[in-house]
Amino acid sequence: MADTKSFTSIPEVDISGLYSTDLEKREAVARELGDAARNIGFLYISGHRVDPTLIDGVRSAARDLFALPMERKMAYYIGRSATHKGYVPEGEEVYGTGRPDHKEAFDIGYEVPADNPLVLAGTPLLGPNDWPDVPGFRERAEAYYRAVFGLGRTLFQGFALALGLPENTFDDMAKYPPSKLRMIHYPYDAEAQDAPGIGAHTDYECFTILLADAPGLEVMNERGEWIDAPPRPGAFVVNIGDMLEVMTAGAFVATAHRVRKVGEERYSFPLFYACDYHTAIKPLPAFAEEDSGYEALKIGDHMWSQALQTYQYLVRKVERGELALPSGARGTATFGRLKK
Ligand SMILES: O=C(O)CCC(=O)C(=O)O
Ligand SMILES: [Fe+2]
Repeated sequence: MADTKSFTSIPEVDISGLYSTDLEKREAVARELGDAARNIGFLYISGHRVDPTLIDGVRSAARDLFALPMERKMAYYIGRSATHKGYVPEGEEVYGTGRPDHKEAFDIGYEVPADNPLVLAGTPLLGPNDWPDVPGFRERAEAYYRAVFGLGRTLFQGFALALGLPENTFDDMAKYPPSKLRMIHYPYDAEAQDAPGIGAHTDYECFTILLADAPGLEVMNERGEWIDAPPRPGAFVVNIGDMLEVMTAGAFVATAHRVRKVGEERYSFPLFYACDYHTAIKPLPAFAEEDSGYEALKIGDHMWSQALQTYQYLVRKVERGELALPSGARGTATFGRLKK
């Protein structure tokens, strides 16, 4: 077989067959999903059922929000949030490269009510969102979130089939997950000196469903070359995250990607599909071996520890001893292609 890991383009999978009552049709899609997840870790999906009006809605909600004056955005500063949600100004996030990303963002969590036992127990990342006072923002953001999260559930059933597992394997694993929808705004800046939009990284969760409105996303192949993943009309970009790589003991791969220095203003909307906070990140029984090289770590602890090491307000809290890394925390960039 050809060395598909040195891919030079990203495949597109029409997932409409996943909605079929005919198992053979679902399996046919699953085979394509599996090929892409094993060999590339990235794919486009078309044939999904997310209503275009919801996509327009999330885009207009983001434009309304980012157009606000800085002091109004900073009223929702993530550093003031009890559960790590809200406005993320440029310079707040710094990955391993030490260079801040050239972007601002608004982080929306899975809406978990304040009286939920997980919230009452003080589980990091989980709780209600502090919705900005922008007309219709919450409605548009939540409608998009719900639709794309639902798509994630369907997609996960396809991945389960692709892995030779029962289709419902993952159905109950994401009831109140620390899954974020991020609205990201990369402002155009003619003065920007070689500043990447987002530095190279893998995503932490099971997989990511991304909507973007302009080119800039690049994906690293096995030879270390950067392959363009521009948006395609009607399609989402999907990529495998750290958690699913571990659950499959590396059968599916969390592939590194980045956003290059922007030549035009750009918006993007990744939804990170995670399992519930206390889900152990370890190979599923079907993939477990004596020596898989993966230590058990909870998905939430992994996500929280990564945030503690990359968001500057959290880095300072750790330095001051106000917060501590969860036990077993890994450094940044220790999964996927970057771990090599
Ligand atoms: O903006 C993009 O296209 C990708 C964003 C991304 O990789 C991330 O937020 O993890
Ligand atoms: Fe990413």
